[in-house]
Amino acid sequence: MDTYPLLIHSARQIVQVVANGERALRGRDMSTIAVMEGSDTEYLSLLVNRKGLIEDIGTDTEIKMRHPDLKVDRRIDASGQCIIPGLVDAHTHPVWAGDRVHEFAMKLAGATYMEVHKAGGGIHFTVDHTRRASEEELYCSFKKRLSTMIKTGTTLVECKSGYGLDMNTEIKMLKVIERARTDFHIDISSTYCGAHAVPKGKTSAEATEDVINAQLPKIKEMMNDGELMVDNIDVFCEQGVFDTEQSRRILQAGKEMGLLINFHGDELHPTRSAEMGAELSATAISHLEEISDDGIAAMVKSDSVGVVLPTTAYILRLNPPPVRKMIDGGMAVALGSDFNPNAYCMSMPLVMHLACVILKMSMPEALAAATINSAAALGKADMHGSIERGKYANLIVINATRQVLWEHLIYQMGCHDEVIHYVIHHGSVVHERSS
Ligand SMILES: N=CN[C@@H](CCC(=O)O)C(=O)O
Ligand SMILES: [Zn+2]
Repeated sequence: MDTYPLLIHSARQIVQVVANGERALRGRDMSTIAVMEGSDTEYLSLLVNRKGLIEDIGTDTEIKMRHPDLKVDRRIDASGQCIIPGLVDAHTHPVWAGDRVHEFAMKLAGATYMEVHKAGGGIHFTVDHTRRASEEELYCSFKKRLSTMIKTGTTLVECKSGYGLDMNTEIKMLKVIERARTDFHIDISSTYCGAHAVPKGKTSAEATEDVINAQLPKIKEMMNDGELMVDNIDVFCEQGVFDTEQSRRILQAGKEMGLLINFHGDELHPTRSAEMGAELSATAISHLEEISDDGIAAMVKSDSVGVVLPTTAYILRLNPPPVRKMIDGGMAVALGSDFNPNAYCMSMPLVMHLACVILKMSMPEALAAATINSAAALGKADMHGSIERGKYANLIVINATRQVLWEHLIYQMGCHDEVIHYVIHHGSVVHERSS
């Protein structure tokens, strides 16, 4: 007889998000998510197998019938509660030293992001501190941040380097990310972002050559030797940082190494990043506050996912990305927290809330964007982002006392530990609300 590590039973609702193996929800399909509803007489169960995968989903009766004499190590009674997929944060900068509280005050007083950056602050400030920090110091603060993310329901997170801008520090950051990938109860997609800013003392042309001819070959060597696993290539394609042609060359070089293209584009100025990324078949492009209509059409055609970051527009008081146009045009839109020393937010429930209010997304769109579509932005929608048989059992059990259940996670602005009862990673409980 088979035994199983976990059964969640008696749930009122299972929000699958997608139920038929869809790898993303595009355009208007984002507003139709798959939800299994229990009734007053019949509740729902989810069974996890020893590989940490979802073995079965159904009504309590169906699961009992399909698995007679069921033996499980742990049963969670989810009476009146709801199960949703673990959240996927598609864009973060979580490895750094030196916060930037002082710059928040400058920005509140009217300084723009680029004014702070050009005055040697912003990314440069963080680079100075990160270069000086030891790998151990970076790992310690990174672990704390990951724990916070887990508590707010994130089970897969994209993590960028990019506060080194030189070979040694970029590799130090990637090693820190690599350590957490093996030591920590969260799935990680690792991104090399050595072209996050032009390092002091170099021109953007020199920095481009350094990334293409020195840093990327070294990273490739380390990947071949099994010392690093890197998934994505990123660049900050922006006026005064890396121009569109330099960005194209960097992304192309990364793609030739097998990395997925996933970069910052069309954020502060329209640079035709979206058009360029679509030509390279980018898996995803982030920000897009200044995307053009042609850029939207090109990304729809190339199936590139648009990762929007409501915290950026919020904190920098930017025009938000034209998400309604993007969705109505047929794009798959995903969400990320953009956690970094500029936008200090690790909570995807809050990001979904901001996406609804600031970006005018509906709650189903926001949930799709923070699950299946953000998994698609990382090329991981085969195993993440929905509750379907055979996918990782990365789940959140939500406890809301009223009739409307999953929406509480988005409706509530902060204090999400009241709503999040359990966070489950590969079938193991990694966070349980203290009662
Ligand atoms: N725009 C570029 N990168 C980050 C900000 C990084 C920083 O300011 O430290 C972003 O995505 O918002
Ligand atoms: Zn970013």
